[in-house]
Amino acid sequence: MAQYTRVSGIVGLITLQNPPVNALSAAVRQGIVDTVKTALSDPQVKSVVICGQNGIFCGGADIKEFGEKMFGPPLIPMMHAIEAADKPVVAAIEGSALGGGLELALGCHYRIAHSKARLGLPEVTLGLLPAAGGSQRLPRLIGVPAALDLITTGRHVTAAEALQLGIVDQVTDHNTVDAAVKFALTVAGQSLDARRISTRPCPQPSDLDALFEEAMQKVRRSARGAIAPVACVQAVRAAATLPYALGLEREKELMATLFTSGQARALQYIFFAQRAVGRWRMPSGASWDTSKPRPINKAAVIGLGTMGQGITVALTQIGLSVVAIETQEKQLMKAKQAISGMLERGAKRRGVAPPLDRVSYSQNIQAVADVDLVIEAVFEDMGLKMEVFQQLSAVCKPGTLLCTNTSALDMDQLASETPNPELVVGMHFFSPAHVMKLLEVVYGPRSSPQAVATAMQLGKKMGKASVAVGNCTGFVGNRMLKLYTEQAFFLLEEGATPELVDEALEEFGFPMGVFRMSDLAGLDVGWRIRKSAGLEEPIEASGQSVRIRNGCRYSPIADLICEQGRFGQKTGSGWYQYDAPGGRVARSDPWLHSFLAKYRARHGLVARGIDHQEVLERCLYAMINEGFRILEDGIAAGPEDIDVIYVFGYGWPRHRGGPMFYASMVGLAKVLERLEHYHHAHPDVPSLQPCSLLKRLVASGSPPVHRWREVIKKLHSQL
Ligand SMILES: CCCCCC/C=C/CC(=O)SCCNC(=O)CCNC(=O)[C@H](O)C(C)(C)COP(=O)(O)OP(=O)(O)OC[C@H]1O[C@@H](n2cnc3c(N)ncnc32)[C@H](O)[C@@H]1OP(=O)(O)O
Repeated sequence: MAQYTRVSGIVGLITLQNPPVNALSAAVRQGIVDTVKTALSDPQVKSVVICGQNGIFCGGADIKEFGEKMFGPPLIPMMHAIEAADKPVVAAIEGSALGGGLELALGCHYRIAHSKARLGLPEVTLGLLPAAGGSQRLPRLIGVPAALDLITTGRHVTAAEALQLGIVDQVTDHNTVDAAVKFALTVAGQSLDARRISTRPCPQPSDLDALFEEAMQKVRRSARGAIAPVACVQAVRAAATLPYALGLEREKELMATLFTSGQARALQYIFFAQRAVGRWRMPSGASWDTSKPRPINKAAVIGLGTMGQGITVALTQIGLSVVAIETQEKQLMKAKQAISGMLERGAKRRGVAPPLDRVSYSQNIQAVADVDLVIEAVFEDMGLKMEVFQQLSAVCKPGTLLCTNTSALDMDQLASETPNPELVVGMHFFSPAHVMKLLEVVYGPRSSPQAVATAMQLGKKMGKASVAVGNCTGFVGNRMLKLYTEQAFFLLEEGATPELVDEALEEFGFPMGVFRMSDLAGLDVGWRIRKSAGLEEPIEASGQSVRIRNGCRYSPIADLICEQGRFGQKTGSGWYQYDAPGGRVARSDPWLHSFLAKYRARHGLVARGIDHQEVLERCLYAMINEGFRILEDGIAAGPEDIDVIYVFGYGWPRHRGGPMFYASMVGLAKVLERLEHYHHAHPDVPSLQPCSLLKRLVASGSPPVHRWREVIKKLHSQL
């Protein structure tokens, strides 16, 4: 829908009306076509302004329409009609002008933006390219290098940057529509020849081939296997080398392959999943819309290791006063320096003053007495954490929320240490905590909806994809990761090498395979957790085969590697070797290969050929199977929660939509069949036994992922 009015006597004002973001639905496109016609045929009107209602210009094409048959006027002829108009058309940009929204503005003759507006062509993040002429107009307007950057990354620019790049003609701090109307009055009657971007030649960079080759390599490196960034480079190349009409044809051709691709479906699914997880619901029925968060002005972080430091920075950067507590003086000094450095670098990037004075440091836990929320980030040891929680209960003012940053321990046990367990939730950050985009908010049976709402709101303010999950060992992310890693160890026993496993996973799209990632994170962390769970015992002590624990197959390979002092990059060797401790470049290690050969010989294992497909099926399907168990147990409310956790916290390739979406794309029947096959071959590996929810989904015809919740609900109601 679009509303038409006449203002200042001679300016036709068109207002896009489609809350919440004025997306270009069929009705809006029809509204634009009709109102532009009205304005151009009205002899009183000398110029036109297009704006959006409710402070937002336009969030682009209506993504919800993508899966359906397209109705209404197409975008390209609509843009051409605007550009060809013989009266100046001015875009008044408030809020956002994104995707088709910016393309609409590029079809106009002038663009005026509010200083707080953001502009961009984020189509690539949805598996698409700017196919309403945007890939052809933007390079003509701002040059090839800048257009390549914006189109291949999808990044949003501020109004100030847009002005500097030449995307907008004027920036205002005042009412944008008033400024645009005033501007429209001044340009009425002027020649528009130079203002029609499609008629301009594209500026020619000096070494076109080298520029595009470099751009192509960059996109192939940064999003391995993703097809949209490659198509974006090809479309901009068309703008630089072909006349506009032919470039537009190329844009259309490239878009046609992207539009129906599985990658576009996956990326659009993740767009909506990211928003859906904000609408959390606990098994009790409490939910986001009925639970009001508590205001948090002052917070404390206990324990200033790497995690505690990152959390302190993240909280400070959203404007909170933070009390940072570390009992060890030497560590406190080290942390203070690290936190100040991170705040200074962050502030420099944003062009603001570093908020150093918002952090106060103390060695004394009494300093938390007046805070609204505490995040405990001490060493991952239940005894220590219990002690801290007891102390916090004695010191904090009534009503203070107590959060633990444990990555796997039982947060409900910690809640039991306090007189008010309803005030306890888990806030599982990912390292580095001020950078990583995921937060698991873990609720126990006694956590209050208000505590969950507060942690979720805090996560959102910190710019994190925050997902509310139930309490269990490893929560969602690490519970699934354990089975992925376990399969990788089994594959080594059966004949694979770390290189083969990593290659398969990296080809799939993970930025790092499981072994390279483990070397980076440090092998000692998992070793310590396994030891505390009693799984890593010497053979003599257990009196049974070292490869069987609790009646199930167990691989001690990682423990044996740790016993050699090989903790990964930090010690200069792990699954790979490095030039020196702290080295980053992983090299194949003959010692490791010989160790594997000796290990297999000792245990009577015969190495067999393993291909990439088996690596993927074993590692990914075991993890997906656990995802179904998590849904069955009610630990995650829906597949979107799991997928957002994996995409934002575990490097799952975004263009594959997360593990549960991936399973639906592969076909649930196929996943079930392969799990049955592998479980038959490895009956002592329970994680390969297909879980009942997967079987039930297959039995009910493998419904699409957005319908799984209905099946889960039915399953729960029958339990
Ligand atoms: C074969 C040829 C076909 C040609 C097709 C032409 C193609 C054109 C390409 C495009 O334009 S693709 C779309 C490009 N636009 C975007 O990617 C922008 C996406 N939106 C955002 O980034 C943000 O929503 C925002 C606009 C910056 C606003 O952010 P804010 O935090 O304020 O709100 P949200 O919670 O994100 O969104 C609110 C609500 O609106 C829904 N929504 C947002 N954008 C769209 C959209 N473009 N289409 C449909 N719906 C949209 C969003 O899903 C939220 O609703 P929900 O119910 O909570 O999910």
